[in-house]
Parts: sequence; structure tokens; C-alpha cells
Amino acid sequence: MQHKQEILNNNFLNLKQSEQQYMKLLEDQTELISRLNADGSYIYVNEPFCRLFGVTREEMIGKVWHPIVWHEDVQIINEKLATLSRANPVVVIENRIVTVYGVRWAQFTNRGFFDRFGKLKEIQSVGRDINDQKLAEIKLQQLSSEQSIMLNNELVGIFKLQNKTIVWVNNAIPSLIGYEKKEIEGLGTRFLYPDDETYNKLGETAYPLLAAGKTYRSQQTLLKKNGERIWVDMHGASLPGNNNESLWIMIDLSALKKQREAIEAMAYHDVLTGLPNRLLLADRLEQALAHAKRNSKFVAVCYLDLDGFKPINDTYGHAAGDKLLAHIARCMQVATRSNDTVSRLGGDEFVILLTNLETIDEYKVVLDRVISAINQAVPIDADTEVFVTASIGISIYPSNSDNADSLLRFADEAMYVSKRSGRNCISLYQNTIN
Ligand SMILES: Nc1nc2c(ncn2[C@@H]2O[C@H](COP(=O)(O)OP(=O)(O)OP(=O)(O)O)[C@@H](O)[C@H]2O)c(=O)[nH]1
Repeated sequence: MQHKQEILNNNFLNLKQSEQQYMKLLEDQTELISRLNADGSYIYVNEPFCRLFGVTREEMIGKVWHPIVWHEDVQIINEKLATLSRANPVVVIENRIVTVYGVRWAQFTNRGFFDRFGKLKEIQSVGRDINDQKLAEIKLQQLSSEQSIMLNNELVGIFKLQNKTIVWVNNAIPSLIGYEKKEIEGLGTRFLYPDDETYNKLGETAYPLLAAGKTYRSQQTLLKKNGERIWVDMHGASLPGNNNESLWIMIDLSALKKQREAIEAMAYHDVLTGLPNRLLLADRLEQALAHAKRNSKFVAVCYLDLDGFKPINDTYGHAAGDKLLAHIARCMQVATRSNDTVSRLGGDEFVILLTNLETIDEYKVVLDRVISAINQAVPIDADTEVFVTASIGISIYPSNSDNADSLLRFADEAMYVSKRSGRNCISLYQNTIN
């Protein structure tokens, strides 16, 4: 009898000892270990739990868990704990907790224990601080959704290529080039360019830069599905990794380009006749002189002033005068060659630039055609035709000067010689340079 009691005592002592060891084990963990009743009140919390929340064990036992949790997360925790069942005894919940160090992210593995009827009896919870990891994850998610918004914008077209093959395009591409995503993903990029030369040249310039870790930028013409050409500002960069992947970002410049061309046309052309104005003439003259110098050619600057234009204006009105000026402008363009420039300086004054002349006299042939075109009768209304002539002065590069301003001035002076000589004639500037 006494022996049996001894065995029982020993067993009890062993059990006690084992429980103490188990409790010691729980206290030594860095994890937040707790046991809760089915109603969420604590049965047990370990030492790290008390330290993190700045409470004593006595304060926590019997209390529900809500106060240690960030208020916004209480509902989601309740919902998840409600899914605990014998079939689903473990739920892992990531939520924010209110600690002595402030609000931090933690992950709790909650295991439910059930009676034989499947009713929840107790929850054992093991939590760990995942604040740094979670914040990094949130930051990454933010970055990734920001990137996704940027990539999938409707304004800037983006191609992702691998070995010059399209592997992905963003939402802006269909409206930019008229192809649907699925039509072009998997294709090489050659079809985007108007010709082999443009395609090859871009590749030869861009890919060595990308291989050197640099970016590529240029303005390019692309072909839309309907054959229309568009201008894009293109930016290329390789993507990290060794997959030969690159990202190509492009903005449609066509509208801007057209606007700029219209502004330039306005700035460099005469509104009434559409001819180049004085500014563009000056530019063309400089170019013509540079070309003539390199190729030992002649350039003729022909200054024309209509004779008797004022009386037409006075007799038939300004609109009739305008009509005549526009008509004469067209005739002069028809009478000259494509590399010559017919310009209007203002009023009834024009300058024709004859370039790339092989001989000093070559201007005569062209001017003969111009003069006979000017001398034609011009109908200004149903019953009226008018006639005008022109007084013309000519200066020649290189005989008279190699300077653009001087050549223009000399041609103007020669034109006045024609006026003084009775009009309707051509005068060649007489002074030659030394
Ligand atoms: N219709 C029209 N007339 C203009 C325009 N610009 C200038 N004029 C007129 O053109 C005339 C030019 O004057 P002139 O060159 O002296 O006239 P002209 O009768 O040809 O005189 P000459 O050159 O001496 O033969 C002036 O009456 C200006 O008012 C224009 O854009 N349209």
C-alpha cells in the first residue's frame, strides 16, 4: 500500500517537473505564446508577450485580446478565427499589434482545440514580430502597383522586347500604332519601321549603348497598321538580368511635329503667295553659296520688281492686286527648277535664287522662261485681263561677291538700273570683286 502511494507521489512529482520544464520552455521563447478561451480571454501569456505589450501576466489573464490589436484589424481577426474548426484547426493571421514600441506587424499561428462535439474549447497562439518584413512587403506592393499604373497608362506607349521580339506591350500601344496587343506580341519589331535602313540604323546605334548599360533616345518614324507614319520620341533601356530584355518607351510627337511645321511654315513663308519669305531666302542663299563653294558652281541672285503694279491696285482694287501677285508667284515657280528658290520679299518684290549653275550665263535660260510667264495676260475677273512686266537685277556668285548680304544688295542695285533704263529689262551687276 505504502509502495503504491510512493509510486503515485513519484509520478505526480515527475508530472510537475515536466510541466515546469514545459513552462520554462515557453518562457524562453522569443515568440509570443498565449492560450485563450473560446471567448478570446487569456488563460496564459508568456514572458516575451508581457514584455512586448508592457503588461503583467496577472493583468492579462481573463482579459480578451482586442486591446493588444490595432483597432482596424479586430474585425478581420474575428472573421478568421471564426473559420477555426476540427477540419481547419489552424489559421495564420497577419495583423498589427499595439506594443510598447508602437504599432507593429505580427504573424500569429492560431491552433484551435475542440471538444468531442466539435465545439471550440481553447486557442493556442504563437506570434512573431514580422514588422520589417511586412513593411518591406507593403512598400514592394506599393511600388509594384505604382509601376503597374505607370506601365499601363494610356498616354505613353511601352514595348518590352526580348532579343528584338515583342514580349509585352502596354495599353497605350494599340491607340499609338493601331495594332491590338495579341496581334503583335511574339513578333519581331521590323514591321514597326518604314524601311530596312531605318530599322538597321536604329539597332546598330541603340543596342551597343544598351549593352554598355546606357540608355538610347531618339526621334523615329514608325508605321501604323493603316500605313500612316507617326513620329515618336523613343527611349530604350535594358532590363536587369541576362535575358536580353529591354524596355522601349515612346511618346507620339506627330501632332506636335505638325504644329511645329505649321509654325515654321508661317515664319518662313509669305502668307499671300505661299512663297519662301526673306528669312527662308537668306537661309537658302547661305546653303546655296556653301554648296557652290564646295562644287565650284555659280549662283545667280535675281531681284525682280514688277513694273506698273500700283496702277493695277489703284484701278482694280487691292484684292485684284493680290490675285495678280499670287498668279505671278505660281508662274515663276513653274518656270524655275526644283532646286531654285522663288521668294517674295514684300509688295511686288521677288527674289529668285538660281543654284548649282555650271556656267555664268546659265541664268539667262531660266529668266527667259520667268519673264515670258510674267508677261502673260492675267485675268483678274470675268471681263478684265491685266499685263505687267518686271525690272530685274542680277548678281552672281562668285563674280560679284561670295557674301550673301552683298549679293542681295548688288542684285537690288542692278534692279534699279533696269528701272532707270526704262523697265522691263535685265541688268547684271557690273562691279566685280577684286
Ligand atoms: N495688292 C497688294 N498690293 C500691295 C501689297 N504689298 C504692297 N502693295 C502695293 O504695291 C505697290 C508697290 O509699289 P510700287 O512698286 O512703287 O508700284 P509700281 O507701280 O510697280 O512702281 P514701279 O516699281 O516704279 O514700276 C504699292 O501700291 C503697295 O501699296 C500686297 O500684299 N497686295
